[in-house]
Amino acid sequence: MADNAPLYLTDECIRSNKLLQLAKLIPAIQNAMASVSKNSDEVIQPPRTLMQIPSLSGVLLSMPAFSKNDDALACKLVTAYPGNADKGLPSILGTVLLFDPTTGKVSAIMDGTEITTWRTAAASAVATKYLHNGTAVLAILGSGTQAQSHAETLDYCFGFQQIRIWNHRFEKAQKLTEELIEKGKSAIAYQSAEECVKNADVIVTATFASSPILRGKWIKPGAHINAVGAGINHHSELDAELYQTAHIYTDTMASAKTELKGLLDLGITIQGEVGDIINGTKSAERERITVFQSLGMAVEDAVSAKLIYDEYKKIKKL
Ligand SMILES: NC(=O)C1=CN([C@@H]2O[C@H](COP(=O)(O)OP(=O)(O)OC[C@H]3O[C@@H](n4cnc5c(N)ncnc54)[C@H](OP(=O)(O)O)[C@@H]3O)[C@@H](O)[C@H]2O)C=CC1
Ligand SMILES: O=C([O-])C1=[NH+]CCC1
Repeated sequence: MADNAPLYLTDECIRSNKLLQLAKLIPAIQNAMASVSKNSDEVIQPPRTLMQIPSLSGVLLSMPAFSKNDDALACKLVTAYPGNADKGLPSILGTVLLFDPTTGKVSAIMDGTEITTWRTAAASAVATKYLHNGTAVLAILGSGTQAQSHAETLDYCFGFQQIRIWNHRFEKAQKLTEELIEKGKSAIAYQSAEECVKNADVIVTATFASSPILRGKWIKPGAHINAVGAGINHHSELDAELYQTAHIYTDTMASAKTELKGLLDLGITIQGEVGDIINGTKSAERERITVFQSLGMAVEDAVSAKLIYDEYKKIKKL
């Protein structure tokens, strides 16, 4: 490899060298979420392009961002193909280009699946920190990549007494539950989504469901929900009653205007961005049901890629 060639970092390299650690990732994501909600030039993040490919049931997103504080300029190209599991591939596949912000030269090309997996869970952890009203029971609907990263990240942050897992195919819920138990967590698999979320303090929905899997009437007052999945759209997993009763926050209102148009058209109010709460410009009512409607932000990918790059250079003494 020529000295000035970009680094190429695969998901396996990121995993095996532990280049993305929650202890550094979560504060970086919190800062990025806060910066997005300041009226400043700290973050430049145009609304992403989201290209549906209906004939192949796939989506391609293009996500550029710059974070001045992190000196991170990057662009992620990411696809979502729900049918990939049958082909032995992750549903979410991505590539991140990290640039030298002063010259625009590419400094690294990275697989984007690890980044997407962990930065999404980190954003939910930050939202949970600012919106939750109890951390005894975590209920997760879904048992795929995001379900697993959310179980580990939220438990790392809050130390739940119990982690409950439901999936539309029970055997997959059992499999994730066994993996969590092997890692020393107190996990239980549920056959019924309603039973799984009963009296839960924090709930995660992380599926490709295109119709509601979580109903408002099942949830206790004050519960906090991280709604992560994007089936037909980003608000398919929760029923209208839940959206109507909850206080809803998102990561970026700029994207919400288009990506959550279906909710806004129903007259549902989005209170603001999680960054507004971090910055103290809005205050959360934790005794209400709260929803973090996660869309995913390019700046989260940019700061994650910069963390990975810096860590790699440190351990390889580059
Ligand atoms: N907000 C954000 O920033 C991000 C959001 N996402 C979204 O999160 C969701 C999960 O992604 P990921 O974990 O990587 O995907 P996986 O394919 O790893 O997991 C998908 C999960 O959804 C379940 N599922 C699939 N179809 C349905 C259905 N019709 N009804 C109920 N459950 C279903 C699967 O169950 P089974 O395997 O048994 O079929 C599995 O548990 C996706 O919608 C994805 O687009 C992903 C990354 C970032
Ligand atoms: O932000 C992201 O990377 C994604 N959101 C939905 C699928 C991938």
